[in-house]
Amino acid sequence: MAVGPCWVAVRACQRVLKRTFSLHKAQAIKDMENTFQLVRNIIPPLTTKKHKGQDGRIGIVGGSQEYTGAPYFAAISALKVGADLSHVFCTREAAPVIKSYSPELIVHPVLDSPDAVGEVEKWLPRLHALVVGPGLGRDDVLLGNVKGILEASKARGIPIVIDADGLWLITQQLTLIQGYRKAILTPNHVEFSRLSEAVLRDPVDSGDRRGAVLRLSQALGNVTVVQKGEQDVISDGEQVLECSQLGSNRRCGGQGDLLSGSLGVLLHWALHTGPEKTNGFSPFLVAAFGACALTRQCNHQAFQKHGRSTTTTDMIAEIGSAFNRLFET
Ligand SMILES: NC(=O)C1=CN([C@@H]2O[C@H](COP(=O)(O)OP(=O)(O)OC[C@H]3O[C@@H](n4cnc5c(N)ncnc54)[C@H](O)[C@@H]3O)[C@@H](O)[C@H]2O)[C@@H](O)CC1
Ligand SMILES: Nc1ncnc2c1ncn2[C@@H]1O[C@H](COP(=O)(O)OP(=O)(O)OP(=O)(O)O)[C@@H](O)[C@H]1O
Ligand SMILES: [Mg+2]
Repeated sequence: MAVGPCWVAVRACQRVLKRTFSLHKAQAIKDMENTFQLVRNIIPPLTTKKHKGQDGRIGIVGGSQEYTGAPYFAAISALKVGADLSHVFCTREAAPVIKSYSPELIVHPVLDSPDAVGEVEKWLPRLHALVVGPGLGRDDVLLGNVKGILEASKARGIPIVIDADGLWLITQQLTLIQGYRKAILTPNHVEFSRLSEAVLRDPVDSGDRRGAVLRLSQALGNVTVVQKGEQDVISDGEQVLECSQLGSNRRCGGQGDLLSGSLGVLLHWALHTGPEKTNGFSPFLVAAFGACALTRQCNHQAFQKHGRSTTTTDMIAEIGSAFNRLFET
């Protein structure tokens, strides 16, 4: 069959597009490999010279009448990634429930006490990083207390991961986080849209996820943003990274809590090791990439074993081997 000039031109275009696409894909894979090496560089060695606490004392702020699972998932994930101590600051009612899930967690029933800010502030000098929001709920009194805790933590320069209802709080009061570069925000699809619309006063351009995350980070004064989804998109307002580590199609609740708890530890490690270990690359991006890759790998491994019945508890059981597979070489 004769092939017309128009069809030849279409074919040529297709070849160029295919090559460009392959180049982009190859570049994305190369970026992922390089970033994996940076994550490996921040992992502290296990030696006989260390004392308890040195590899991370992480605080989770969350746990309320409705939600006890989320803060537990975040806190136990921090321990399983390699933190030495994991604290949960929750409401009085939630505390015995969370304690009963695990004897490994230190649980403070203070979040709804009259001096909640003072009670948490006492512990801040001993904490390396805070994760604010898993299972916090949206009660105004609790959110008011958490506002005070955020302010006290910022005054001390503590690195903060903000997730779930912590994102709800900052969406209502953007000045709480504006310009605080030691924060990482981990919104899911809906949390991202809410936050982005509040900050940029425009609907999100869903066709350009990288641009949307970059713009949000820039508008917040270079606070690092991790938009979770089919690919996780991460930006510090200067660079954009993507994590497309193979996970699965199982989307049970709690996977984001595993991510935010893991991120608390990795963030402490990344900041502690110093810029020479991350080749001058943002420690916030390295930590965020590490937590995303780890969560997705846990999801992949758990799904191989449990299929549709996979739950976050199954994923948490995979943290040790997923971590070894990705980062211990
Ligand atoms: N076992 C537990 O205690 C759990 C408690 N959780 C807590 O539940 C509270 C509310 O969190 P939510 O995440 O439900 O937040 P929201 O209450 O803002 O709800 C977000 C909604 O968006 C939906 N959604 C998520 N991703 C989407 C996507 N890609 N496209 C369209 N819709 C999407 C979800 O199904 C959810 O209904 C938080 O405190 C959170 O930490 C969750 O972490 C899940 C586990
Ligand atoms: N469509 C998807 N394909 C693959 N992985 C995904 C997909 N959506 C989310 N993930 C992964 O699942 C993890 C949690 O993201 P998710 O959007 O479920 O968070 P979340 O809604 O905050 O979870 P949680 O139920 O803990 O609140 C992230 O590591 C993300 O990469
Ligand atoms: Mg969540």
